[in-house]
Amino acid sequence: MKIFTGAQVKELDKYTIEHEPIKSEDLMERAADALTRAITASWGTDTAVVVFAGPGNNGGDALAVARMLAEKDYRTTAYLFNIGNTLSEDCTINKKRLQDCKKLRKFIEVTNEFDPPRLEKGMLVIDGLFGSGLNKPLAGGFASLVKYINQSPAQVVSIDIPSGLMSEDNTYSVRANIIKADMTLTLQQKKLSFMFPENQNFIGKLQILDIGLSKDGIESIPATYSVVEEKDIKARILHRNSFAHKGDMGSALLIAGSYGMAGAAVLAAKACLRSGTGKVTVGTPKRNNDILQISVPEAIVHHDKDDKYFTEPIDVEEFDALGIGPGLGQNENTAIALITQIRKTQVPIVLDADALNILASHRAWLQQLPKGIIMTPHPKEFERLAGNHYVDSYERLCKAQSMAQQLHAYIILKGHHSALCLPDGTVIFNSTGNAGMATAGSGDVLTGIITGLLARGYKQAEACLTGMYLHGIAGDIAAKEKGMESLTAGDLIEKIPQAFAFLDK
Ligand SMILES: NC(=O)C1=CN([C@@H]2O[C@H](COP(=O)(O)OP(=O)(O)OC[C@H]3O[C@@H](n4cnc5c(N)ncnc54)[C@H](OP(=O)(O)O)[C@@H]3O)[C@@H](O)[C@H]2O)[C@H](O)CC1
Ligand SMILES: [K+]
Repeated sequence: MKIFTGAQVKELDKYTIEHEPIKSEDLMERAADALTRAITASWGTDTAVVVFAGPGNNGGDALAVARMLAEKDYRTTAYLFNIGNTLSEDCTINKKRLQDCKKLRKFIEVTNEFDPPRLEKGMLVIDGLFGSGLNKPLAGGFASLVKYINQSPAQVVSIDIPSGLMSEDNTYSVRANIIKADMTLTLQQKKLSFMFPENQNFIGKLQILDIGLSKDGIESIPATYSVVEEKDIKARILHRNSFAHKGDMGSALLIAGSYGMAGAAVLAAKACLRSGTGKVTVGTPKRNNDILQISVPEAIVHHDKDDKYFTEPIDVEEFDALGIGPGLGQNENTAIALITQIRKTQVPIVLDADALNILASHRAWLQQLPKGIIMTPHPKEFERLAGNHYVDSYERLCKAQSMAQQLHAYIILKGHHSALCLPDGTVIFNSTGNAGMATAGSGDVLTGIITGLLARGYKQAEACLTGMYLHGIAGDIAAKEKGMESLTAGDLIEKIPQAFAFLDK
């Protein structure tokens, strides 16, 4: 599913109006109808409703919803904020329609002084102040109104976007001046800012309402951001030839684990084996040999001459993919071995965990990375790698996007919605997974899966996307059985087969 920017939403609106064709006011009526249906599905007619409408089309939607709710016998009061006499055309049309509505309790147009109504428990506030047209942080009277609504005990439904929240960049938004909605009814598609963890408590429960914007328009307008869907992954799954033997299924090399961190190597190796690859070899220090041999008997162990660390680059001729980093440690000899290993590796590479931390302390090496390299940092690892601290997820994502372009790399910024930044500057968000997966070793499992998929024959973009998605589905299946609280990385590995089976359906 594409995520359009505020400007692109306008373009899509225009496209729909011209090509369907439909009058702009009728499109607003269609949106209001969908909004009203969603509201009436959750709140009964005994609910007193207070609608706050802004001067633009978000306000127009709100006024149309006020009329529809009043017609359905909800006790509805509406406030329209028309401070600068700048109502949009469709907002003006809906103001007139609302004024003609006999069943509305009260309509107040605020042009100067505003005497706020009492907002009590059990009441419902419809927030239609600003939507995708917000162009600067809220201040003055609007900021005070937002604070007033937020501190009230009433429930709040935001139309399209909680007022005060920008569709994309909230770096300069004042967080106290953003509506904290209980429910956001967003039109047609998610907004980019909805993907970031710090915005979740503004959005509340999210519902996406289909308002029938042009399918051709959606198809033809290119989007930088999108959310991956089940059908995209299903179409990418490689199927086994019935005559396959292990030699055809690829051979993966994982370099992982230092002394005391053998678990990272075990988890990555197990996940790699579960991802369909024919053969897995684990490069690990001598002391980890027995642990690996016993816990992952299916894997071949290539032990380093060093007892505790990875110090000797491995010949990669016989391998189809390399995953390196989980539990590696950041010893200086390991750092030298890492960059030598990267330089001599011709097959696709996944860098994770300590491999990324090592690069963060040798940032000049970033320029030596081969094109097409995959990196899977969590936010802190990414910040170390980029050598900067970011104010919010949007700023961090922008940096990851530009780094992916600059290095021709695939960067998976891990998080609630992991974001795959591709070398062409586009970003694809994952849509599976849950908070239970924020647990030690979860990242090692992802590295194992992606390395396995690469060895199995998936191209980089496909391996990253399928890997993120599978990892999330495995987590969702595990959480259903064991609950999020007790989920461990080992549980994820156990559920990879079911995740594949789900995608095979
Ligand atoms: N395709 C769809 O999804 C549809 C969406 N609809 C609804 O339309 C809004 C977007 O409407 P738009 O008119 O573009 O924008 P807004 O209503 O959000 O706001 C524009 C007005 O707000 C003023 N503004 C902007 N920022 C501020 C601020 N910080 N403080 C005060 N005022 C502000 C702006 O004034 P300017 O002079 O600054 O331009 C405008 O007056 C979308 O969210 C949906 O709800 C359609 O109804 C159906 C199709
Ligand atoms: K709003």
